[in-house]
Amino acid sequence: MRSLMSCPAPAKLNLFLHVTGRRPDGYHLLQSVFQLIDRCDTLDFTLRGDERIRRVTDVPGVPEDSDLVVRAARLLQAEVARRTGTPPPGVDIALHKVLPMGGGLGGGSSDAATTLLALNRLWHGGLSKQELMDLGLPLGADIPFFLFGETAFAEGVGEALRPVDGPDCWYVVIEPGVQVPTGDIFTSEHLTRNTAAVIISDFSRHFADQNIGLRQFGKNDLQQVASRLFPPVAQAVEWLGVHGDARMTGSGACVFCAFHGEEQADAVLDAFGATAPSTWKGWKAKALRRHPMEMFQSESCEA
Ligand SMILES: C[C@](O)(CO)[C@H](O)COP(=O)(O)OP(=O)(O)OC[C@H]1O[C@@H](n2ccc(N)nc2=O)[C@H](O)[C@@H]1O
Ligand SMILES: Nc1ncnc2c1ncn2[C@@H]1O[C@H](COP(=O)(O)OP(=O)(O)OP(=O)(O)O)[C@@H](O)[C@H]1O
Repeated sequence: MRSLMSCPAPAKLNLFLHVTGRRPDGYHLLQSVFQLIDRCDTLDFTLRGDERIRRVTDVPGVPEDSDLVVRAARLLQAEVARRTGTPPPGVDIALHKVLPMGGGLGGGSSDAATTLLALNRLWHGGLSKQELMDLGLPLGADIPFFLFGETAFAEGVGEALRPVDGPDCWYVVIEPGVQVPTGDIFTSEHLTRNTAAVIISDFSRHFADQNIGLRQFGKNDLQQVASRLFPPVAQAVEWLGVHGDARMTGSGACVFCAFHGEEQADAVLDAFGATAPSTWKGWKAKALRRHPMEMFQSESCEA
């Protein structure tokens, strides 16, 4: 009855992020391109003999019952029970965090998406990708993207997704030692909410233009507000901006810059080790075209 499955939960970068409006319920209408990268949390799932869902690792600052992983598992368990008439077995979930919280890398949402994918399989739940996306959206705006599983042009609150090609490159990412609460950025009086809408081919044409290299498309409308509230974000953009076109991801705090090769990223990290503040972390990651769980059924989860 017991079964161990080990699964990755990758981070995302928002290559640009435009706020184009606001819904009556206060949520913001966005346009963004989500890019998966190969830096991941890891989750281990072990079926239990009873029906309890437990997180068996300590995650500082996140009580077990409010963890998106536990909430996603309980939602799916109830849905599978509703469909089959029998609740599936409980599960112990060991969550190994690598991705910083409040970093704009979507770590919590990615953990929840990986949980939905893994348990849908372990429980033979039979939910389609779209059904999992609908189940996950109320838990976190980025969950549908991680289930979608490939570079995406996103609209709505991030749930209207279309595949798009992103640049094939390496990224250097800086964690500037602060956590940014997403809600604080969206509620700021200084946030502009009227960026003109772009179309998907504007983005595609930008990266097809050989003269542009890795210069970024558009802007991140949340960056100015986050920089104002959390000065280390602005300092990290300035530090990394010496090496390329640096920008914040999501609602912050992390800042990234694209490079053609791994060697260039390594050279920037050497400079980082020598001159960046000791409270910051810096690392490299490769752009992923597809989610590592896409091959999930056969390869990237060891059942
Ligand atoms: C900005 C992004 O990082 C882009 O990837 C995400 O959309 C944020 O996703 P997230 O951290 O999962 O955010 P959620 O937990 O869904 O929302 C946190 C809070 O941010 C605000 N929020 C979030 C997303 C959105 N499109 N409009 C909003 O106004 C809401 O006040 C919400 O209560
Ligand atoms: N499994 C989890 N991992 C991380 N954070 C979680 C988790 N479950 C709940 N949370 C809560 O969600 C908050 C946001 O965490 P997350 O790592 O998703 O931030 P983020 O990278 O800024 O996300 P986004 O890019 O979507 O804004 C955390 O501060 C924490 O309170």
